[in-house]
Amino acid sequence: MTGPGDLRIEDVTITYPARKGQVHALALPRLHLAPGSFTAVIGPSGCGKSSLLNAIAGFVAPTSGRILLDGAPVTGPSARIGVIFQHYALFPWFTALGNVRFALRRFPLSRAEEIARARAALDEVGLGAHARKFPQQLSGGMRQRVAIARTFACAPEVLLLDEPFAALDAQTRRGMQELMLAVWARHSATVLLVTHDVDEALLLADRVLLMSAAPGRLIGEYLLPQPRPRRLTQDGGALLALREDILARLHPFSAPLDAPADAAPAPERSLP
Ligand SMILES: Nc1ncnc2c1ncn2[C@@H]1O[C@H](COP(=O)(O)OP(=O)(O)OP(=O)(O)O)[C@@H](O)[C@H]1O
Repeated sequence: MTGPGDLRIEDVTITYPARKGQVHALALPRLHLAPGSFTAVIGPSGCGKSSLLNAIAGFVAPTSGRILLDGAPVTGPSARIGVIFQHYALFPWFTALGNVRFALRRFPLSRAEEIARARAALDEVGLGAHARKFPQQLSGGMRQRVAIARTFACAPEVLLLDEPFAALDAQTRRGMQELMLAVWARHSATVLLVTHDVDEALLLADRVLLMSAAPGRLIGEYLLPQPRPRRLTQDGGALLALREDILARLHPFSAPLDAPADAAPAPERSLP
């Protein structure tokens, strides 16, 4: 299936210059994200997860290889690819509404259309009553909801989430995860989530990928057919067993389970 939101990574490496030589951050032979799929990536700190997201977003050019969105190479940032970071990066001098409107300026909308679309996006994340507040008047969870509204208002085909809820307390994070799923279900973007939180990956994604230490490459893949919303304790503890398996494989001293980087991708592993 191709487009909209069909993302392919082909032989991508990312190498940064360093004081002494180079840092080999990523080595990804092949990855396909099907339109409307929700994939989570977990890996040790420094394994290249953010580098992967930055390359897909067009912020960083791969050192080699290519990234294709609906068959066309990604050559720079575009409204078709939305990004939500841990830090909301809202403009403090704009209200919540102003922040969403600012993101919409790249589209040929009339002022009335822009305001209507921004308001609808804020309503969708439950912030309609707070549209006139400035970021410093909002809680961390509310700011992240503005960031979600701002991103979905632009109707991206691909949504990249880089630890989006890591700065939030556990209770707020759970609410935000549910909100994210609800909004995503209505917009059906292709999602790639980077997280350190194995539980978050298991609750949200329909596929979880494990990355090795840098240069990051795929060392495992789990398919999650369970309907959402999920609880880790459902299905007789299958998700909990999966969590143990993932944590064991992420352990720095566990043996690599995959094929070499230049061979075919690791076989898919489904839940029993
Ligand atoms: N702009 C840069 N210049 C030089 N080295 C970089 C740059 N960005 C990342 N790196 C290095 O590349 C490697 C991968 O970094 P990256 O941020 O992609 O990893 P990560 O898996 O997202 O890490 P974390 O989980 O800690 O956020 C690290 O060794 C990092 O120091």
